[in-house]
Amino acid sequence: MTTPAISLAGVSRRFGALQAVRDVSLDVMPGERRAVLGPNGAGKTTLFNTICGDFPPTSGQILLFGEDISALRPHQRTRRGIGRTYQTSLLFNGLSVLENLFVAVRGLRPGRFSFLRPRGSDTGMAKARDIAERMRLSHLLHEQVLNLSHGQRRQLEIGMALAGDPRVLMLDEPAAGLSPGDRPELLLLLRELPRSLTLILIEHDMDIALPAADFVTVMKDGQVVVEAPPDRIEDDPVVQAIYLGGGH
Ligand SMILES: Nc1ncnc2c1ncn2[C@@H]1O[C@H](COP(=O)(O)OP(=O)(O)OP(=O)(O)O)[C@@H](O)[C@H]1O
Repeated sequence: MTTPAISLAGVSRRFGALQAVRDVSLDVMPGERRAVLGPNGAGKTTLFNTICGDFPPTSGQILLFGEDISALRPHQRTRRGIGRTYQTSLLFNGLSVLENLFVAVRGLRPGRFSFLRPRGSDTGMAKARDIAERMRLSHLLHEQVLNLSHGQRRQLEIGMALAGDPRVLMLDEPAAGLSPGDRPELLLLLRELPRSLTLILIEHDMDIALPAADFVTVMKDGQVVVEAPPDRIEDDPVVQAIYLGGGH
């Protein structure tokens, strides 16, 4: 039997009296694209954070390719192959697209960057260019990040997360705030990610989440309420009650 890329068993997370995630068990197989949907406050980001280590679970177990990572700190999980983006941007506005990716490839902090003189022949630079191409940003290599559109920033953020060669990539609302024109580009980019990568994405926008996903987990009140393939989500009565019943 194939070992899941991510396996959660009875994962819960409390914030004081608030049970933000309760008893979630799920397996995400290697190469799978899993979308996590749910109304505001359902516990999606908290579940993400239990996997990435920002808020370890208060109970339950998290396995990464069979290894128990429940008690590891975020940087230890990153080293073992979990990459993520955040809802808020972590880009360096004063640097170019290529420089941002180079910093991420080298795992550097921005302050140290000025002491490095990246050369065209540098292998880190070659990797940064390659990621830019995969993120459909090759035409903007030397553009400062502050001049990028919101959608282009999102593409770059995904590229930054890929720079550490993650085995599991976790994207937190990649389509949030994107213009309608930027969405097809994001979807294309997600669909072109290699199957060697396992993808877990939180996404409110079903037009992005459903075509990008192999399987969908719907959360409400900290719990998993539906697990189904994307073509069964929109007609699911529980999903309809959540999204059409004013819960979103
Ligand atoms: N650091 C924290 N301290 C206290 N409560 C928190 C914290 N983070 C999240 N919560 C609470 O946990 C619950 C779940 O929040 P979470 O952000 O995980 O939901 P979500 O499904 O990601 O929502 P959204 O779609 O709005 O991002 C909410 O009631 C939220 O207020």
